[in-house]
Amino acid sequence: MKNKRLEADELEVQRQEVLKQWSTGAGVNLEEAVTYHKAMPAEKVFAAKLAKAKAEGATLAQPRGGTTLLQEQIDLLQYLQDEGGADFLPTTIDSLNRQNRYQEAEKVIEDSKKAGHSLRNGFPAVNYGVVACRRIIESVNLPCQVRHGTPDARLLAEITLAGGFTDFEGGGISNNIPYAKNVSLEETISNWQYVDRLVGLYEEQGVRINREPFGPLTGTLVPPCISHSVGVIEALLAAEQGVKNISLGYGQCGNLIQDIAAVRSLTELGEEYLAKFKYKGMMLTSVFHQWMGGFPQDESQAFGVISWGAVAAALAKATKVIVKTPHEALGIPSKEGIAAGIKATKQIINMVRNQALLNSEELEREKEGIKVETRAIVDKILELGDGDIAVGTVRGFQAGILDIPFAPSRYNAGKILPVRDAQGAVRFLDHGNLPFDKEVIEFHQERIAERGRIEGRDPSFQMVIDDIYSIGKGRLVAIGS
Ligand SMILES: CCC[C@H]1O[C@@H](n2cnc3c(N)ncnc32)[C@H](O)[C@@H]1O
Repeated sequence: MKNKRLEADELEVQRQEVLKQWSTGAGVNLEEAVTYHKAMPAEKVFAAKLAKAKAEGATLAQPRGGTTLLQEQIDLLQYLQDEGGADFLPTTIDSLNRQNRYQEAEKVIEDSKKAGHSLRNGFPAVNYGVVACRRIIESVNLPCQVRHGTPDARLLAEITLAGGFTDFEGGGISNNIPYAKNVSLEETISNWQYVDRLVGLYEEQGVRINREPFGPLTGTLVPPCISHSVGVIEALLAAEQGVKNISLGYGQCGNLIQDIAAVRSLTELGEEYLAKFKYKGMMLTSVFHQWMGGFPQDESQAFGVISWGAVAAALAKATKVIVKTPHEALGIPSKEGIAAGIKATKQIINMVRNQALLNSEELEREKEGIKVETRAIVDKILELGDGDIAVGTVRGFQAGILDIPFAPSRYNAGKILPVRDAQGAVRFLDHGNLPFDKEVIEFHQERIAERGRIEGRDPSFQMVIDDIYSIGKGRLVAIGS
């Protein structure tokens, strides 16, 4: 375990083993794939479109979406492009591919074909292979990204990148701790060094592949410094392997000032740490995920939540916003529901476009606070790793220096407890073993105490529970129940 670029022979040994994990691995030929990518029109290259949006200060919209059947996936993406007005397209991967359970995924495909419709959520890309992925790519005119949560994404990356996808989500922490219970960080950091090295190989051949650490993590009340620390670490790990294009992500918390401060501090911190380790030629962008927690069942209220997320993304000038749908609380959304989420979002973006948010003193303080907290975590992790961010990450999680709220992984300390303050900003009710100094801890405690005074109750775990359900019940801060 070390944060060092994989040697060519080391990677090649692994590649031979990975490409044998399923029959479709035989369809991957890197040189041929590079040629395929080089023929890709510029408007379908994710990093190129992100760079243009960043230069223009535009916020582009992307939905999620995946189906079992190939033709349904093509129909879905064409609909989201033509009817939804999406700027980027997804292919959300199914749960079985995410666990490398390709045999079972094969059965789901067969059963879906017999049934005449997709039986499970998400597209089993590994089972379909390179040629089928290229059919998806060639059926649309927009850049396509692989979205998933896969601890061992090596074969998925080989097949989808050779298949023409130009953006790949995930990372050794963000696709482990929120997604798995028993997979070690050593294993997933190593798996994702492979993925990032593969992207590095494409980059060295002149093929731009964008990488997007999964910012929202467990998706509920994740304090900005926690998601930022993971994003910065995964960006450093990726850059070491030759990745050049990275989108750093953040999941909306709901208080506008905090969310804008979070987006702006995220890329600033990314630039800061990449420069500290002297990585050159990096193209960093930001991704804002509309609220990832519980949604109201009522579709009109759901549009309120979606629109509020669109406002925050646009005012923060996030390069990309991942949109939700009015069916979020109900189940797998229809293509019409996904398109509706995109259209509501783009309406807001177009209305907010030229409205600059007054740079309030509160916004600056919030941004500085997030930077102080994130630096405290990342610098402590580097210290624990004697300068090696990979080693430091493993030790940091063991010591609870980095700790993700509500994560299933047994490698996560699970000591921190987030709760909203009176304005709905997410604070630490319990900061666990996070390496914060007194002023930081007191700041959070005071903001939470203020809410306690207003609500006439002591800050407690009950507040946390109330906040987890509050947006679904139509509020941001649950008034003492
Ligand atoms: C980590 C991402 C979880 C979110 O991913 C969205 N999601 C899942 N499956 C689909 C789908 N088939 N179409 C559109 N969105 C989808 C839901 O919002 C969910 O909360």
